[in-house]
Amino acid sequence: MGLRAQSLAGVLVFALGVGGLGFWGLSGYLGRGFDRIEQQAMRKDFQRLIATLDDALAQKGRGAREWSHWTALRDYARNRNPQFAEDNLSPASLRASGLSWLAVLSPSGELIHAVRGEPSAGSTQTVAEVLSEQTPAGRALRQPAPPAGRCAWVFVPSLGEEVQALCHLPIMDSSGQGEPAGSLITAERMEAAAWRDMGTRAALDLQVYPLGAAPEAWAVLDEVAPGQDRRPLWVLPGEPQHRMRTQLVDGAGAPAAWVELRWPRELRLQGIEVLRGAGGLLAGLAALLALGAYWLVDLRLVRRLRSLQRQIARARAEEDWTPRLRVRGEDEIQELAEEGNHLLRRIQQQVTALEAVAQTDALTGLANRRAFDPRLQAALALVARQGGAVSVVMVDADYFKRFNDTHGHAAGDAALKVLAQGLNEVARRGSDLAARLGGEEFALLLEGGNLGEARQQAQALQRWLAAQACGPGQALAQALTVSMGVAQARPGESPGEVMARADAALYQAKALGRNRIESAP
Ligand SMILES: Nc1nc2c(ncn2[C@@H]2O[C@H](COP(=O)(O)OP(=O)(O)OP(=O)(O)O)[C@@H](O)[C@H]2O)c(=O)[nH]1
Repeated sequence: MGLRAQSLAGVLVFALGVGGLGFWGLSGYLGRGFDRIEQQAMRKDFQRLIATLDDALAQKGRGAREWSHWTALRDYARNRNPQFAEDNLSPASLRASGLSWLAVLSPSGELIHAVRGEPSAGSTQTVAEVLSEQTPAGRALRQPAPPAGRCAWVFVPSLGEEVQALCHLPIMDSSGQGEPAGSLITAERMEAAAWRDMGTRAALDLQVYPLGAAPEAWAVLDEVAPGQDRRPLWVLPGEPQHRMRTQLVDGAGAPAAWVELRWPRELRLQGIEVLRGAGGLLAGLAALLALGAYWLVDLRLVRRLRSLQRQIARARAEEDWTPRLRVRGEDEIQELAEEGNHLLRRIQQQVTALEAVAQTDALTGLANRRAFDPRLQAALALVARQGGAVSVVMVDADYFKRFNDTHGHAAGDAALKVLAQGLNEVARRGSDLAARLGGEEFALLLEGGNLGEARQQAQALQRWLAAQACGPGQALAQALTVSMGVAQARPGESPGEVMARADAALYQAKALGRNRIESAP
């Protein structure tokens, strides 16, 4: 994968990571915050609800107290006058007042009178069974009634969502004075609709359930405290609403029914909406940052490295090792370019040295055939373009095998070096080139030299070698002569053709006795 793709992938991963982690962290943090706020609000709502229920029940109690027949009822409790019961405690009068049933008890708890306002809808229990000591309600009703004549409420579970609310009042006269003559128990069916109505008044979604399955799976959140009455509050967290329950208790404080509040999680939903918006903003910002980071990496790193890579590739393709790598800026990449330039310089030096070695004869230090051939070709091309003369002198040591055999191979090498020296002596012009073509065969390239001049050069070499006979290398020079063939290039002639004619002339010199110069026609 290229650097650009890698940096793009890197910033994308970075952006996604930052965005994702940020969103995850933020949603977790805010989620817990929303939960806390919701719980506080729920607790307040529940307190309000319980207070509303208590008010509603208190109002019913007051309604019962305001009944106009209390004095007559007290007489009935004492004298048990059947006419009173017939007139005021009949099923019809109960139905008119909306009660389910009614019972009159003596001060000792004996059932004096019981009447139902309607068939026992929602309950199969008789009044006597409800009031027996075996039931929680019966036991609760045996507790002393509140002295101020307030209703002592007892809730009796019934079927479905129905709860019977039993109001326990002492039978006093209308002034509320004196000893109670017994107890009046009224039972009112409080249906789901009635409870919901109370909930609506409290602006809450409310249900009341008879005691039944306890909410074991629910968590106890806290307590709600309407007035002095603290009651545990159970919560079943959920979406899209929390459900909370607490118990309605009877006059003895025993559980009578569940009251459940459904609390829509609007705050949290709104919070999540806000969070989504913030998440989108975060994602946008992360994407912008990522793009910015990518642009910066691309500008500062990728483009400059790619430029450097292109420059190096061009140098390699063109085999041009001139140090010229350049990048903008002054940093590690620029230092890398400088190091590259050092390397290129070194390569150039090595190449130059290698080329020199490759074109030089190791023994004599003269140019070798690899250097001679291109020079001859270039000289001929120049002549073809501009005119002028080019000549070649082929030089070959005479009887060199015998020389070697006589004086030894080392002496032969020394003789070849002397011959090379002689060639250098006569090839004085800058455009002249003396070369060893191989073995004991040498050549002289004379750019701008015609045949006559070439012969003069050859004669000069002959003289120089002969002069060596008078010098310290006398013995060697006496033993070494050369034969030479001279040729001037004809117009349009190839290097091979010129060399072949010079070689033919040399062959002729050999054939005519050696130590002589022959010119090609
Ligand atoms: N010492 C030495 N001898 C070399 C070198 N290169 C070639 N020779 C010898 O040069 C000799 C050339 O022998 P030939 O080709 O028979 O020619 P020649 O003996 O000079 O006879 P002509 O050319 O006909 O006069 C061989 O014995 C090679 O071994 C070298 O670098 N050093």
